Amino acid sequence: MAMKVVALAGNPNVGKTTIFNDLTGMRQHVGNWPGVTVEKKEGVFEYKGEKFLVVDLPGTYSLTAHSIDELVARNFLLNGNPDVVVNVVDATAPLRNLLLTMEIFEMGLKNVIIALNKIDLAEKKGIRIDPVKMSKALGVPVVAMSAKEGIGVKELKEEIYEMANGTIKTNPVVPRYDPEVEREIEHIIGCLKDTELEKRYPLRWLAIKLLQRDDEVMKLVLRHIGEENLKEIMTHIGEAEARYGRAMDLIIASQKYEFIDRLTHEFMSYTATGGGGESLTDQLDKILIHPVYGFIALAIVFYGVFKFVFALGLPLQEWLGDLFDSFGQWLAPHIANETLRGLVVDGIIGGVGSVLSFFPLVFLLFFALSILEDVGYMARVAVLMEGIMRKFGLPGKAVIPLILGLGCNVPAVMSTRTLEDERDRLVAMFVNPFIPCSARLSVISFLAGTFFSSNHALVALSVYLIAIAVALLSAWLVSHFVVKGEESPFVIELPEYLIPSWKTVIIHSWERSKEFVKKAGTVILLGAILIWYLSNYPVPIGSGKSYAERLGHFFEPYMRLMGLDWKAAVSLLFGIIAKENVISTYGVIYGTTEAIKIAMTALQAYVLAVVTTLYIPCIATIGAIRAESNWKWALFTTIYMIAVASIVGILIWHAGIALGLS
Ligand SMILES: Nc1nc2c(ncn2[C@@H]2O[C@H](COP(=O)(O)OP(=O)(O)OP(=O)(O)O)[C@@H](O)[C@H]2O)c(=O)[nH]1
Ligand SMILES: [Mg+2]
Repeated sequence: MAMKVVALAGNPNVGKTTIFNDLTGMRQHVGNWPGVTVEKKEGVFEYKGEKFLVVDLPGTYSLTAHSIDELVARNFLLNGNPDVVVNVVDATAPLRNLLLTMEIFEMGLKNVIIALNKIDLAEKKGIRIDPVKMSKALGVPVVAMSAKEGIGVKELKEEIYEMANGTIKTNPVVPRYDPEVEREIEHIIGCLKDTELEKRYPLRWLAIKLLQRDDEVMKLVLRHIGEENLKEIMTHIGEAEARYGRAMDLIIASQKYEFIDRLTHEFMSYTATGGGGESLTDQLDKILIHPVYGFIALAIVFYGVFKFVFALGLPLQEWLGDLFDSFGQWLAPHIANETLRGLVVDGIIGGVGSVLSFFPLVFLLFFALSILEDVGYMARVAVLMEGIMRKFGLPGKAVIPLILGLGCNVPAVMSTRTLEDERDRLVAMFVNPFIPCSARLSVISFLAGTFFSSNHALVALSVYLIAIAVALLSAWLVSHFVVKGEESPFVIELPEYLIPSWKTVIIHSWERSKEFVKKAGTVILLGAILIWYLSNYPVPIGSGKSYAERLGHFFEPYMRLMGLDWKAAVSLLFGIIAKENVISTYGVIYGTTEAIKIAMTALQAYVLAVVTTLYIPCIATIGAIRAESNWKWALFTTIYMIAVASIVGILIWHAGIALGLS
């Protein structure tokens, strides 16, 4: 028997993924800022012997065609034929949430259950909602939940089960507008009647979307009724707008809001505890999004993050590195075949080991970022950065993908989907690979730790600052000269501050840093073997005739411009596969990575750190950019980065020499 399909829809940050996890027992990523889920995710649960497929849709405020995640959600609701739609409503902000509910009702969906979530928080804020009255007012079942504590999950399953089996009758309320608007809707419905459209879509919904000049719906209608008729409809709308003196879109939005406002009076009230007195969130925000103190706090927070990651991570990293070295030394005598011994000990254990030893650093970075996210701080960072980011042609929200890029650029590039504007997306995607990911953290911290023992955190921080400066400058260049366009409006919602759930934070950091280990087992393993091969054939490295050396020497004249040698050329070449390879390549060339000390000066190491950071996105990131945009954009990003890295590398080298640093 086919599984029944349950769609989870709702505003961003209302707890959809938490409910998804509660239902399916899965561990999808939950985060305390809007836009965490950008693709739909699927999972299965069983109740009373029946199986249900749950689809976690991206959070959206409405179902317009403004951004990809809204379209993903809308298309699924329209064409995915879900058996049940669970509309998650945040009990702390029912007015805003019900806007989406009304759109869902207007789409003609009948099998809707409202999951009224975060009732624990609502109570604290003094908002009281009567689920029974709410259900009566809306015409669909309402389940009160506190998903984080698992409250209401069983009830929700029961309702889903009943609804999927057709034992619940619903009668969703739909907003009514002013007579003039209603006449307009009637007129359009008249024009669309007796077409193929009538069989497939609710005409009232199409009419409202046409009134709002929704691009996708206009295209859809055009295909069915032809240009002539659509034009007639649009002119009619234009006349109505002229009479009103306002755009239909705004009229509909405000009337819908009034309708909801009246509706909520039937089931919502405020208790004495709420209203009066400032909440902790408001008090904290006075400082954290303050135009001056906010930035001081930001600097302190991120300095703290780095300090924490390095102070705790470096000793662990050293220890793990030693462990791999000892393992290699212990293993060597047990392998008789010389070639095999070289491959296993130097190639695999040396290469993969030196990368894996960075796992503690990566995990700790993700751990710190997860905490900031769950506390609700990331959304504040977006607000703070709005002004600055705008100067560089990006919306404040684009700072979130940039911060995610500190972990890994691949999910970061994907998270640009939360930006409504296509142009913003392209720019945000383009600058993302400049942000040093955890792979580059391993290279930067290795070089900083090896060559600048006393002030390694500061040196590492300076590489990050250079990278960020280059990213912002590039954003400015691209948004002014390559993808010009209008500014998009700033919308972000500030969630309440929350004490993070440690379980979530740890699971989440593990899920993310797991990718790093996986990469070590796949791409980097292959990379290490390739490197080992190129360095040992046709003759071992050192003779000047190995493939690696030949490649390196070919690029050497170019590397000399920035004070680097052929070894750096080989490392950087292998680093394209994965940036961690830059260090492991040295490991293969010298047997141990520590030997790098005698081969380089501190200035050269610094140049190498910067160039590694800037020179090219790794293969996985190039792939992500291509998938999210197109080949041309991925290629442009790559070429641009190579050029910038060369320029910056040359500048630093010559500046260093001029300062007498070499
Ligand atoms: N107090 C409280 N917090 C909750 C509850 N349910 C979820 N949260 C928190 O709300 C935040 C957002 O939860 P998510 O499940 O990621 O929300 P989402 O709707 O999937 O968000 P997007 O994917 O961004 O659209 C997290 O910090 C959760 O821990 C609840 O019932 N009570
Ligand atoms: Mg989610």
